[in-house]
Amino acid sequence: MTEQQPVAVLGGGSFGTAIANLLAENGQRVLQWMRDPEQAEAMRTQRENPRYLKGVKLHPGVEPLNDLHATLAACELVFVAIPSSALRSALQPFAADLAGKLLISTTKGIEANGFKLMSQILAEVAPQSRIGVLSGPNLAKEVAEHALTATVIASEDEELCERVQQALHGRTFRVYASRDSFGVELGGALKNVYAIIAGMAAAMGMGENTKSMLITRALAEMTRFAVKLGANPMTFLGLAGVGDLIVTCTSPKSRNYQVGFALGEGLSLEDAVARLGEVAEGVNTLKVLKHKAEEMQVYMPLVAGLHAILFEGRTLAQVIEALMRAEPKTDVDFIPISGF
Ligand SMILES: NC(=O)C1=CN([C@@H]2O[C@H](COP(=O)(O)OP(=O)(O)OC[C@H]3O[C@@H](n4cnc5c(N)ncnc54)[C@H](OP(=O)(O)O)[C@@H]3O)[C@@H](O)[C@H]2O)C=CC1
Ligand SMILES: O=C(CO)COP(=O)(O)O
Repeated sequence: MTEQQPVAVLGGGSFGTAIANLLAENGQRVLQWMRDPEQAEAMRTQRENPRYLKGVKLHPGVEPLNDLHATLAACELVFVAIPSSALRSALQPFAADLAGKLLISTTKGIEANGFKLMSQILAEVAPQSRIGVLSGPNLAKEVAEHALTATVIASEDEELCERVQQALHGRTFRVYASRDSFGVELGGALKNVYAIIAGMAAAMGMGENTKSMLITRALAEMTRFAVKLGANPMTFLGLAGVGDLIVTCTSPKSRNYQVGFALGEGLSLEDAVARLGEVAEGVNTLKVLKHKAEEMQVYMPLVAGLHAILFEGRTLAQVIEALMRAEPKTDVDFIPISGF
């Protein structure tokens, strides 16, 4: 009998480790690549990820490595969990090794230069590869602790979706398929911005009505933007849209929410990010999104308001006043008002 090919996970952070464990629990041998040899050694000997996922045992089927060339040579199915700011520079030198692979991006961010999503960067770096996007309400710690969880694998490549479902679908993790990879990927990136706002609102002790208004208007805003870029609005009613928006805007386990909470407590952005010590993609996404919304002339008052507070010297009180006093609008964009 031939030995089963291992699966690769690129990234030594909390989500990479949670995905590596899930794959191993499903019987796969997993090569988890990380750039730091000391971290790989610590994980090999301690059998946990002490920096990013403390208290969660690393499955015996996960091999932490720091040789990316060897990792890619051994695997065809490759999950990518590297922050958006580093994904291109980390993988570009290994472009030749990525040819022919099935690359699954789990990274929820946008590259500033040209407003590129991670799957688009992967396609540029490795045009000979097959690409999918994994996104949904998937807090790493909860995935790792086996909270019942669902996610979406999105790609026009049906066989790739099936491969990912086979590899990841299990007792505590359901994997749904979608063909709208653009909408799924945009949903995962955009919701991080609103999680920062939700964290601020929580720190300021705002009411439940306010939290609900924020989440619902966030969904309206992100859907409006995505549709202008060509995504299917229905995708935003799914796990990678409203599902991920809810979890990230309501959970103190979300890093973006934590940054917002720290801001609401009065910390500067710099201090809030430093206190977190992990990636909060929403901060970069906010800058990129504000610029793109202006360029495309999409009305995004929450994005504009958060940007004004963080980067334009406006106070929270000024922004809240402006948002609440803005001219009345219709509720759901896609229902014509004359239809009532
Ligand atoms: N955590 C979560 O709940 C979820 C996260 N995601 C997404 O997954 C992505 C990764 O997040 P997550 O694992 O949580 O991040 P973490 O902050 O937990 O870890 C980041 C990891 O990326 C590594 N890294 C940073 N820069 C580079 C680089 N230049 N080359 C190689 N590796 C690098 C870090 O290594 P080092 O320690 O050496 O700096 C670290 O291992 C994000 O885009 C996030 O949105 C998606 C779903 C859930
Ligand atoms: O994307 C996530 C949950 O689905 C994780 O969100 P944070 O990056 O804010 O922790």
